[in-house]
Amino acid sequence: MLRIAVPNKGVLAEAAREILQEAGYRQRRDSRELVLVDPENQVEFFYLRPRDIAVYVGQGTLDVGLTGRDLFRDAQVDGGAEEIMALGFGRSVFRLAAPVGAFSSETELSGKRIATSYDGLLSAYLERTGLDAEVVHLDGAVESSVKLGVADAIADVVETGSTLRAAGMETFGESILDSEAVMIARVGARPEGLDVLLRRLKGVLVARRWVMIDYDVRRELLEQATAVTPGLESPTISPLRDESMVAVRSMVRKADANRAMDDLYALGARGILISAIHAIRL
Ligand SMILES: Nc1ncnc2c1ncn2[C@@H]1O[C@H](COP(=O)(O)OP(=O)(O)OP(=O)(O)O)[C@@H](O)[C@H]1O
Ligand SMILES: O=P(O)(O)OC[C@H]1O[C@H](OP(=O)(O)OP(=O)(O)O)[C@H](O)[C@@H]1O
Ligand SMILES: [Mg+2]
Repeated sequence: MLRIAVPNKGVLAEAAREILQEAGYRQRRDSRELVLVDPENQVEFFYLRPRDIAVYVGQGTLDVGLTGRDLFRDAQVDGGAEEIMALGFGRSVFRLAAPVGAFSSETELSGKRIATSYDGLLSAYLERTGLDAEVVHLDGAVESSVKLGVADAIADVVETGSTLRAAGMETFGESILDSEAVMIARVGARPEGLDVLLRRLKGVLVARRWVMIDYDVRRELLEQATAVTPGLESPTISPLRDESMVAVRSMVRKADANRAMDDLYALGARGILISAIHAIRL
């Protein structure tokens, strides 16, 4: 049975639950449940703190885990676990920040104190850049640390930037790490059931990003029309009773769907229909 670590709380927990449910797995009903067995799919879910998931997978206690790339790298279990799939949600950027106007470049940080909950990430960055600054570990709410005098700058996760703005702070210097939710696994390990899990997750990701488009178009415009909707592999062309026309069915990126509809309409296509894809295996 494949043993999968998933976030028990925090911003990743609900999105993790959704993607696994869409992929056809059972998920717990009660947030106090710590383990859930899904016998039909031969998997077992362990609900753990997202920060700890890299440790369990890195030590080989659990086969795979869903966590944030930043939390995974911060745990520094690089030899034990590796990222095997990016999941496209829980996006954030790990950045330096300080009160507005205090710093304009990371080079000014020498000899300064930087507060963070991600010591591993920050230390690796300081080492990489050769900056000689002191790391101050805090558990959270690091935005308050400068005002309260325990640090000169912070390094934290930024999503919308509203927490920083509210604290009168701004980012400076280059971004340290672009993060999103990822699947991690023990280095080189391919336990039974992992391929199916990854194929299902990939199916959900594609189904979220793509929609199906159907339309009718005059035969002589088919080349131009299918250039607008080339699909993932090759569009389906079906004959219509009116032999001068054909029906086309193809996948398009959700983000491009309305532009494709406009272009097809301008070309003379009609009956242009978009429908959602619920699941897909490529
Ligand atoms: N707006 C956000 N705030 C915090 N984390 C975010 C945000 N958007 C995405 N994330 C990601 O979520 C993960 C952090 O999750 P979470 O906040 O549950 O952990 P934590 O901060 O260590 O725990 P806690 O907040 O309970 O102390 C990271 O991978 C982070 O990049
Ligand atoms: O850019 P924003 O959209 O404002 O989001 C970023 C904020 O969210 C996180 O805090 P979290 O809620 O996890 O609390 P914590 O700092 O106590 O972990 C993070 O530490 C920032 O404070
Ligand atoms: Mg947090």
